[in-house]
Amino acid sequence: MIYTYTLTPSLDYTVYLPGFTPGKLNRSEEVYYYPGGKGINVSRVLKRLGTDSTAVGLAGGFTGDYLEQFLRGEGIRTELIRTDGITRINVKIKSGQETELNGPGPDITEKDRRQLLDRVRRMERGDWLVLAGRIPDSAGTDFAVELAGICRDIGIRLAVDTSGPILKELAGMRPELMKPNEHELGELFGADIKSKEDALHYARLLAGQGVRHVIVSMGGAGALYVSDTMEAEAQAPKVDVVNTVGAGDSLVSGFIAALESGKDAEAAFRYGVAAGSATVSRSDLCRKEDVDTLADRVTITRLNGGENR
Ligand SMILES: Nc1ncnc2c1ncn2[C@@H]1O[C@H](COP(=O)(O)OP(=O)(O)OP(=O)(O)O)[C@@H](O)[C@H]1O
Ligand SMILES: O=P(O)(O)OC[C@@]1(O)O[C@H](CO)[C@@H](O)[C@@H]1O
Repeated sequence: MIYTYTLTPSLDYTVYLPGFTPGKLNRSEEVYYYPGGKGINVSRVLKRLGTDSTAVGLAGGFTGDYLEQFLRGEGIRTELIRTDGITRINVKIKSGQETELNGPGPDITEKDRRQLLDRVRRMERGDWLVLAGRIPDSAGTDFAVELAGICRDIGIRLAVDTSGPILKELAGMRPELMKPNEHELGELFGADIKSKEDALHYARLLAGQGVRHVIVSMGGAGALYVSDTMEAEAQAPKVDVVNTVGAGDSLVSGFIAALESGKDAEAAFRYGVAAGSATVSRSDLCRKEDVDTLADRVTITRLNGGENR
């Protein structure tokens, strides 16, 4: 079973307008209300790719109700703990440039924390747990580390797609997969990543710490993959960019869905990159038919002359 863990879900209010002027009234004729939060996006994309998952997380208020109903309407199992506060609304403004206004996550109580960790204790060896999105301060600094420790003890495959200082600690806990973008990778090592070579250097360091699959996403430039046995670069296919929100989540979903269907790491990497690019070309997340088509247009180059490290 695949579980996605989203401590900071959102309702993504996405607004398209020809131009956006701060300090003025800006009117839009095209708006969307999508469930959001990184783990929620992973569950939605997995479903589209034919892979079931359970979305675990926190939801509250009218936005939390909307989120839960939307996910259930798409056939996604949910285990959302109700919070007193309402689920945040993240505003995504598309006006040539992309501007995002992300609200704070919920206040996590000691009871929520216990429930979230107890749920992990009931998972089984071989399950996936995708910990994605911001981890709010209210979860406590040791929450993610405790969660990763339970995963390690049980043999749950932990996938990490979060940001901030906690990334460093999680990297040391041998997760199955980490998918930082270049910026998050730089943050993790306190480095300024300026080139693909820099990104590769730090991706190798991450893999060296015991992360089984390291994927560094680089927006329109594609992604890098590093593990003990393979290093590769993927060139993303050229697509019309409509909305990049959820591109990284789609990459994670495509990679896991492909591995779960028995594909090898290279094929899974290709499928993940295709899913990311397919999402970019739509206002909502990707569709399976587009991912399947784009997968043939992703160019994979083995690094190190194709030799294993
Ligand atoms: N402009 C683009 N053209 C084609 N593909 C893209 C573009 N931007 C992103 N992608 C695809 O999506 C993947 C993930 O993108 P990106 O590196 O922007 O993730 P991210 O920063 O984690 O995004 P988010 O946090 O919004 O989910 C890329 O590796 C690539 O395959
Ligand atoms: O504030 P966080 O948790 O870092 O990011 C949340 C978010 O921007 O990420 C998703 C796209 O990846 C969106 O659905 C959501 O609004």
